[in-house]
Amino acid sequence: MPQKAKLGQNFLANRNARTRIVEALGDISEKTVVEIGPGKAAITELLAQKAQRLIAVELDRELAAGLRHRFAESNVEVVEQDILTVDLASFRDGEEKLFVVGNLPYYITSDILLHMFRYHDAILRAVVMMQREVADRVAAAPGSRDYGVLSATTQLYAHVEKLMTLPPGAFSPPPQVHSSVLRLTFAPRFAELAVDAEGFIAFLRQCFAQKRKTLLNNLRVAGFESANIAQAAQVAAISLQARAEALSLEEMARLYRALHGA
Ligand SMILES: C[S@@+](CC[C@H](N)C(=O)[O-])C[C@H]1O[C@@H](n2cnc3c(N)ncnc32)[C@H](O)[C@@H]1O
Repeated sequence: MPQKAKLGQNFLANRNARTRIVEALGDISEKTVVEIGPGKAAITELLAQKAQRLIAVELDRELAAGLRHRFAESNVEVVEQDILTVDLASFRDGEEKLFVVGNLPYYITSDILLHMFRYHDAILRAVVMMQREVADRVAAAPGSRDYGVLSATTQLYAHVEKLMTLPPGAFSPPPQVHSSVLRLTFAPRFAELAVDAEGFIAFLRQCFAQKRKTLLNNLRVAGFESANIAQAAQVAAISLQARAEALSLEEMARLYRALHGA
């Protein structure tokens, strides 16, 4: 476990924000909700009142003990574990879809997003708070400065909405950054784009490897032959002088399929 000071413990003190986060999940009265990093129960308290079943995953031993005590004999199950090692699908009752919520520990935000994507089959919606700059990257549209591999990957798995931004003073102790809440509605696009998830995401990483470079350069560095790249770009109707950040997911998928002979 990282040292306590490093667990990203900035507790939400703004009551209105807690309510809005819980409401953004929609009707959870018959749902199983997984809360990531419940801490001192700022959001947990409201969730427990509204959800049918709440699984609260907290890594900090003292905080987990406090939560177990506070929510004894309730609909809340406290799981003392690193969220990145949790088998989210194990919380499902049959084929039900989970709702995920959390004021995330910011030091592992991207890892948590990727962990959720691994369990995309098991999740319907996630409402998560993160550092504003990271939220801006996740939600960025192609062609914008912030668009990168994290935006593209997230948008392959989910529809992203930015709901609100909070100043440092909304937390105790205040972090050094602003925070934003995103809602992710899971709707994977791989079938529609006619690509396989693993191969296509690996391809995106190659295309974005050096953001300042053109697609042609990044693909050459990744080991593709110039002639093959040129031919695929022609088939896919894409300029090789473009940078990856300028291309939509549809265009990226066309290029991927053309390069892989699909
Ligand atoms: C930003 S705080 C949010 C606390 C609370 N939900 C709130 O809004 O006040 C992040 C919480 O995540 C917990 N945490 C940190 N790393 C974790 C991990 N790897 N797995 C689960 N919980 C973690 C911290 O102990 C802390 O309680």
